[in-house]
Amino acid sequence: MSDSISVQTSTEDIYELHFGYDLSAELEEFVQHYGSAKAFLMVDAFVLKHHRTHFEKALKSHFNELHIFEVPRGEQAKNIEIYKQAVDFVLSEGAERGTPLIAIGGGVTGDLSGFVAATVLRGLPLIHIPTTLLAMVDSSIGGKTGINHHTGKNLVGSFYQPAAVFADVKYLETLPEKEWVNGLSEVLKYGMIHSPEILEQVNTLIKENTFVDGKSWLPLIQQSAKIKVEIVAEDVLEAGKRAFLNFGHTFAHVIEKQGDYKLYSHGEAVYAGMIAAVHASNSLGANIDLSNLMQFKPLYKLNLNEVKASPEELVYLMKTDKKVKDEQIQLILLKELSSPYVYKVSDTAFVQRAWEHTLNIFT
Ligand SMILES: O=C(O)C(=O)C[C@@H](O)[C@H](O)[C@H](O)COP(=O)(O)O
Repeated sequence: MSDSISVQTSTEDIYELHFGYDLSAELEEFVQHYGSAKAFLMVDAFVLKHHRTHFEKALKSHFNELHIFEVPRGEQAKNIEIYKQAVDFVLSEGAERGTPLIAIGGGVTGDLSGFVAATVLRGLPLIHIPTTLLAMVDSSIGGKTGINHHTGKNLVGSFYQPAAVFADVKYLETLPEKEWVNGLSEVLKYGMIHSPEILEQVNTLIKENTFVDGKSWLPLIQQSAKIKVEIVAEDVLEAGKRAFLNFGHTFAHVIEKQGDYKLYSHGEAVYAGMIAAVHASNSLGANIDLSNLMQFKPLYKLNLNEVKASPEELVYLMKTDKKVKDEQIQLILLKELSSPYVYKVSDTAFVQRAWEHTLNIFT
């Protein structure tokens, strides 16, 4: 006979997402939770150049010391070497367990900083200040942190929830068009898997103002974030429905890797990946009109020539995906718009055809 002890753990930490234009006052108030000695800031290089005075205004009044680590631009920065540099920086500048780490930037900065916060001293308080559309609607929410490995995207990481998220659309004023389009894919994803009316709303916004006015995107940003929050709250560690957020991503991660994380942005790859996923869904009996996505193609300056692999090889590469189970690829597909499901692939022929179709569209 053996005794047992139950250990109840909870990863469902509660934190607030704040949305608005110029959240300096809210941020200043929130950081009063922490000691005033110091804070670490991991800041995207472009954001540091253009917005330093904006975020320092809110933080300098509370913290005696701000230690800033500049995160190089681009997905390539999400690697073990930059991670090591950031850890060295934070530890050598005297981080304590209560010292907050504030991530200011897009998805790359957030994922990398989140992983540093999760691992240094087994956890520093993490505050996200997403500065891109993608980070506001997706990567700053839900606690996925990590870096890329040469075998595949986001393969080293952890779930680590932030203490708060401040999505301040003032940062969008300097967002380059390519970055808007990068984030748009995740917004379109919510339209495909959850709320088809989003596709129409994006269309209207694009016609009215092509990526200039962050304020007018605020309702759509909040709506998108709300969908993510709803899904993540039910399945924090991706044991079930959270995987729906990976719609298009099993294809996308392969595209990004084939482009060495520099030729194709995450959003471009997700856009192509969603088209492949719709094709695959239709092969299995759905009847989804591809124009739901294709109507946005003129925004994507995407050429997949550099993927340089056959559909068969691309299917093989999908096997490094984190959703692979018993060596079988699991795809997120759609029965119809807003009706996603997980499909375990046994015969890969239809996945190859989805790749063929997608490569043809983008060459
Ligand atoms: O938060 C999630 O869960 C997602 O899958 C959201 C994705 O849009 C996001 O790109 C995520 O980082 C991908 O995660 P991964 O587990 O496929 O690496």
